[in-house]
Amino acid sequence: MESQVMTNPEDISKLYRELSLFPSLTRADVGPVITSQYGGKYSNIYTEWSQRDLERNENVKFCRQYIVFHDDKSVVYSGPSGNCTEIKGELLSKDSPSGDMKAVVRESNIKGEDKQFLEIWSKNIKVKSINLTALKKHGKVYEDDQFGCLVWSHSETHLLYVAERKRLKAESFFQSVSPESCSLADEEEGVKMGKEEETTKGEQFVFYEDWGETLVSKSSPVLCVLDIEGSNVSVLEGVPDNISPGQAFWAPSDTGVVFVGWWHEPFRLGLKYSPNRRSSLFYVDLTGGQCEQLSSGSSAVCSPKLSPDQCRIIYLECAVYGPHQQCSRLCMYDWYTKRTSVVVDVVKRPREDGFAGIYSSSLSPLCWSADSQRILVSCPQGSRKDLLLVETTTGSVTSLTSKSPGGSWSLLTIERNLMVVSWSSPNCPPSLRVGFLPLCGSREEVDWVVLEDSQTQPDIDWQILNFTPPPEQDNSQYPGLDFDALLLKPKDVKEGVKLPLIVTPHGGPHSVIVADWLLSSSVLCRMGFAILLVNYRGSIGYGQDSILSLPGNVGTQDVKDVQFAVESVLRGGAFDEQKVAVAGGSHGGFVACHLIGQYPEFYKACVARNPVINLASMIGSTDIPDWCMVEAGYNYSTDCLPDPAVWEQMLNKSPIKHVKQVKTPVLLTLGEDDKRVPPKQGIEYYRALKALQVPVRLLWYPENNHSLSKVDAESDGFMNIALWMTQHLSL
Ligand SMILES: CSCC[C@H](NC=O)C(=O)N[C@@H](CO)C(=O)O
Repeated sequence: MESQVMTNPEDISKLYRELSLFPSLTRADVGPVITSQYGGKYSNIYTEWSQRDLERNENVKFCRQYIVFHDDKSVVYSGPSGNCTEIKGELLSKDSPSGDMKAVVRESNIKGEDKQFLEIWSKNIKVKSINLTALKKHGKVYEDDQFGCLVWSHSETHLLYVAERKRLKAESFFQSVSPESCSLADEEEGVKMGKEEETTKGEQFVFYEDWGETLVSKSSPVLCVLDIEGSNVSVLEGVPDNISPGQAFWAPSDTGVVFVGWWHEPFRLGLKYSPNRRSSLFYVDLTGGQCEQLSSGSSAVCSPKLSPDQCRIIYLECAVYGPHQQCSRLCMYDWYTKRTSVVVDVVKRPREDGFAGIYSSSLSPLCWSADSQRILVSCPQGSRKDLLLVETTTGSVTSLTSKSPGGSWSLLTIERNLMVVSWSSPNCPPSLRVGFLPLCGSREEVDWVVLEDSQTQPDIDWQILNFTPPPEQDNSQYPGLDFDALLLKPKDVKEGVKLPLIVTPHGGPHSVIVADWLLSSSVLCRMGFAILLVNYRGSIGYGQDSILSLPGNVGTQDVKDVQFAVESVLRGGAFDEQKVAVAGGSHGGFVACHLIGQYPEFYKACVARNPVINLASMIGSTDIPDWCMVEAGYNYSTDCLPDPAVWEQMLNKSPIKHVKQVKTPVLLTLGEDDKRVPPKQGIEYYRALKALQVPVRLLWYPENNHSLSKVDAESDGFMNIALWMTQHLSL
């Protein structure tokens, strides 16, 4: 049969290079309203973008500003103001509320040593540059999304951030004190600060727990405050010893600090993609150091945001343990009455109007309407990502985007009702749009204005397909659930050509593939493949019942849903059933390896990135052991001991159980530093396949973790995947 797939490595890398140029939006800030000399009102919009630089082998961050003239209800005129500028060395940055100043936490390498500085900029002057490393009040500043923050006090006199607790310098018992042992730089700093550094003996090899995948050097966060005038940093006291603070902000009138505190006893569990860790909102008073718990303490909370009138805090809440990502509750704490209300509760099944619940672990940095009555949330609703408007007094939810073109809408910020969003779809890279929030109670549609357009890929066709599992595969505990898949295919297919198909189950398993710009899928599609991305039952965005239907049924329900979707699509006749491949990462790799074990004749090639191969062997080494038990159908507690019956079930539900049936050639891509699914999982599969003489190739990426997202690993991984597919599908 004729094929129209690109197979030449030169052509494939050229295409990858071309499509990897499209940047993604990572942040936007709206500046203050300025009135021009002609009376027109405008605001500057600052945006940050990220782009792969294949030559330099790194993701580069750059900014671009736009000017938006408006009349508080609609955009009158807009356009870019100036060109892009690359941002280097900035770990965190934030404009002051008035817009008069800017704070930056910068990392700079001085004479071979990394130093961190806190800078204050005003007009065109860097007015302060405080060497935080030399101050030695704390360890490294946290720049991550989990704990990190940089927040101006309402008075603009203080800055709040999170850093690692100071550790005494550990020395050997046999360290002899010699002047050479002290670096010149240390000495200079010590002299400047007028003190010698305190040391401790016997602590050099003490193990410090960390917060797992992507948070490896983060163990004991502390809240830090800079008094700008006095250039004085203090570490806040009063946070309980068994709590790790993060996501902090200033309380109304700057009387103290509100933060999320995670319990870290008896030990820390991985936090990345795991908003189900016991945590609470806290308030620590600046004067007395008294700490008050503001939420129940029996749930998991995240992303608190103070209303513009400083009266209420909105935040997300879900259950502790259980599925890692679930349908969240949107809660509100009233600062003055001290009462908490549930604004939007967990949604079990999608409602008639299409609302399927809130699935998010981070609200955008600003998410309140100007009147402090409404909240904007962008989150998956099935295979779309929509912008939802929530009335806090009634809990009513309306979608601002469900009638707009399908795709993915992500809120970057909202300030004085001016929304800044990123929109993309599988055939359109991210574009930047702005629009005013309709007035309270109005049914008006948002008039979106494009500030930065992007290049639609006319050769890519995509659609969302819906599937109802056959009766024998219905879940008796959660009956009547259906699921979706996203199908991408080349627009122009020559007469008589049947397309090869790559099936992709997502990871999680409680995550989802929404219709946004996906680099590798778009390159594969432009090469001539069709790609089927399946949101099997258990995915988020379809109601809490769908999520709860999967634990205990992994390896069967997810696997059968994917197979059902593939077979249904093949029945349409447009695809070549002799040229079907499967590719997935993490839990998606688990599903992929199950598929080639349970349907040994069906798939002609398989790719698995950091796959879960054996739940029983993984529980002792992953940063999220609770995941293994929960997905195998058991409750987790930190004091549970190994139980042979549980281990047997974990083994029975794992892909390794079916390995003897496998015939499909497998490409494994593993990250040496993966804490989530340690690479030994992939090695376990590799050895089994080798012993069975099944073709297997293993790519090992040093300095990479679970996502394999460093630019060289990602691009090398992509090329190897593409060539593995063309080779084993005989294209
Ligand atoms: C013990 S690893 C569990 C699988 C992992 N879940 C959460 O981290 C996973 O599938 N991760 C997805 C992202 O959700 C991935 O694609 O890496």
